[in-house]
Amino acid sequence: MSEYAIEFRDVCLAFGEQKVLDGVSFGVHPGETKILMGGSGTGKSTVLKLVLGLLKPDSGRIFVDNEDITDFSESQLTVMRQKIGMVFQEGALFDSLSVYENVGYRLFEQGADEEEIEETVRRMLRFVNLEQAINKMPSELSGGMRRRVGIARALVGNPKIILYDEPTAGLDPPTARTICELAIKLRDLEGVSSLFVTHRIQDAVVLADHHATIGDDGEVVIAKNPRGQADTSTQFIMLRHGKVLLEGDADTFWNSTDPYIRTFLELD
Ligand SMILES: Nc1ncnc2c1ncn2[C@@H]1O[C@H](COP(=O)(O)OP(=O)(O)OP(=O)(O)O)[C@@H](O)[C@H]1O
Repeated sequence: MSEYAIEFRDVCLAFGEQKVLDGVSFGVHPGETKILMGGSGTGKSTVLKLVLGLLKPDSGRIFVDNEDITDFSESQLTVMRQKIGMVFQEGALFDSLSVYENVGYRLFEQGADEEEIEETVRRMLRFVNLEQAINKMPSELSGGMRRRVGIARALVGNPKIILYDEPTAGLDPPTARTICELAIKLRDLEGVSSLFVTHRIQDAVVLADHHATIGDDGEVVIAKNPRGQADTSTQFIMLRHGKVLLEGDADTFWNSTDPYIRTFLELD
């Protein structure tokens, strides 16, 4: 049993001689967004692949939504993956399919009826503010719009867990911010648990410093937290040399005196 939505217990994984993860333990509480940082090649994507069961650890245990998935068979993993939405760097859309077909992909595969698919696709596209793009092809969309379509697709099936693999990479700051705001909405309004891999410290600031609520007129309000009150449902983890260098809330992260973390924060 695990009290976490995602938990790693003493996970080790090597590729040949290279130890990528060397006794990594951490947990993501239900409703929490854990920002996973670390230099290039420190194993961030590897962590996401382990959560999805695309890789197996050499030792240690991995729990997803209260289940020990470490020794799951392929068919058990297929069922488990339905609880997880995955948002990739480039949106990873199928170029030959329309936005409607991309977002509804899982439902078409499951043989859902057309009316249900359209209703769901429209609802997901409304969430990312792109209902008007439903009949467009990916080539007609900007980079930011493609990412948002990728998020809409990840939301089909109402996953309890969303994994973000550098969803803001290569985007201009305002567009990157809209992606972070979607992650905030999912965290605060839908109670989604997430691992959010990013290199961009700006993403971490936006996620930790803001929260989403529903305003008096039913509209979504994303507001800055009162000064000095970082959002406790945003936590950080920094990987280095196969180990967890730091795990904690935003204050622990910003106030760390570890020289590597300071360079990473580019504060000194
Ligand atoms: N299938 C594999 N076979 C061999 N080595 C691998 C494999 N997958 C990853 N690696 C190695 O493991 C290390 C960690 O890779 P990973 O992609 O998890 O890093 P990352 O932190 O996501 O990096 P980046 O920030 O550059 O995306 C790298 O040195 C990579 O070359």
